[in-house]
Amino acid sequence: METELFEQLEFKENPFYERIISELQDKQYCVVEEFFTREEVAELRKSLWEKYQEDHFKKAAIGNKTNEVIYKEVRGDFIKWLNEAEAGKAEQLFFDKLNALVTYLNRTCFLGILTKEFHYAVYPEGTFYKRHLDTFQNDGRRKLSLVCYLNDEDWKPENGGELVIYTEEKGQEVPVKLYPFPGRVVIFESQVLEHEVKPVKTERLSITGWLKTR
Ligand SMILES: O=C(O)CCC(=O)C(=O)O
Ligand SMILES: [Fe+2]
Repeated sequence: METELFEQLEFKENPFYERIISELQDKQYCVVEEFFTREEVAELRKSLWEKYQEDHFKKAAIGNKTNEVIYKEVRGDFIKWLNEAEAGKAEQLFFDKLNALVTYLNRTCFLGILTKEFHYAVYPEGTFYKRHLDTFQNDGRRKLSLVCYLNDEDWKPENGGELVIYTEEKGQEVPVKLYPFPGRVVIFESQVLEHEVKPVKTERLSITGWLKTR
């Protein structure tokens, strides 16, 4: 009891996280510019390329882990799952920022996020990910999807690969187009919003993952 009160007194409202929470509540998605700094993106990109060159990536599949199918006509990316326990410097920095957000979400929104899963993703030229809902992976525990873009600093909209989120307003579908600018993080409700990755014209790099309840 005493500890709980102490924790409440210690709690400081954080405007950065509060904006994320209120946007998620209002429209089920939120775009955070510069969630990662240029330097952090550069570290993560370097680590991604090292692993990619060492051939650690595999063709992304559809379905849950025991029932994986690879459909090239649905998604064309290559992925590598991140293991927090074996994280290098770059991945540790990624998890530190992410865990701070999760702690805040759990304290303020009672979301009950207990687990997470994240992977690096490389979309080679010409690939895409057709419209889908992230819970089609047979995992109803996925609450929030997060996509963190690791593209080069000179990444341009002509490079394609925009994320389109299909929102709804007054019963009408409203597609929202979001470019994968480096450092940008897009967060959305996994069970609600369908989305797709448009065809990529220049290799597209990201970390994608899910915050999950039990
Ligand atoms: O990379 C993105 O923008 C979205 C990726 C995605 O939808 C997924 O991996 O489920
Ligand atoms: Fe998705």
